[in-house]
Amino acid sequence: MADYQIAPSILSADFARLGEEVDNVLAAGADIVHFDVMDNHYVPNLTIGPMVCKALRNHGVIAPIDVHLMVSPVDRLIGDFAEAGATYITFHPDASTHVDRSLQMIRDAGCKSGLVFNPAMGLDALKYVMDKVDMVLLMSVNPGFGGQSFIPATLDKLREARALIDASGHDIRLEIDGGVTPDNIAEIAAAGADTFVAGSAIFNQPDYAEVIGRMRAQLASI
Ligand SMILES: O=C(CO)[C@@H](O)[C@H](O)COP(=O)(O)O
Ligand SMILES: [Fe+2]
Repeated sequence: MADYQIAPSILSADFARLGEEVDNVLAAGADIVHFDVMDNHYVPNLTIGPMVCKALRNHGVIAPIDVHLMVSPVDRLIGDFAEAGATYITFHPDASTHVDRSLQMIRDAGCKSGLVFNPAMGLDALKYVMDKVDMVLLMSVNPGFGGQSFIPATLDKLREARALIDASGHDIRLEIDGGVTPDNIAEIAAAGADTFVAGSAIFNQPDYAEVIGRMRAQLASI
């Protein structure tokens, strides 16, 4: 079986109890903490920044933190998130003036780098930087909010991204973000994803271990 990883999006967690929520979801079997950063400019919502990432590290979180930047400009925040303990820093290529430079800045800061593609955006920006990315993240909803429905056309894009990654020979994770549930996760994995962000599907349930267990059972059935 592929090395599948489940990345709960803390956007849907109870922010008043964030440390406890992250502890609970990791204890329930999650692999990575997905950390959505929104700036009310690139996307029409406003969330959390480096101080909250640092607070989670200080709280004792040792799992990888996957920082999904939905901000423009990008570069100003890279050093702050690296210092705050980010593991991955991913950004939208259309939010950065110099994509190659932003990717290099992330690696130079000691983090893993990634590019994020909105639903209507093609994968062209990947072609010349395959050696500089550790993660490709496909949005399967329009960015800005949790709780939206998975856009089915993303399945074809996953297959396209999987083919590009495999042909590149580089070690690149393929992450999917938006509308992932136990009911569609197997189809999404079959299309090529290996890392699954899920916010509302996990945090809106009373028993995180139960829903993560159902996701893993679906993944094991492929
Ligand atoms: O980046 C985003 C939204 O912009 C996501 O990470 C969402 O937080 C996913 O939420 P669900 O669709 O799983 O509820
Ligand atoms: Fe996200």
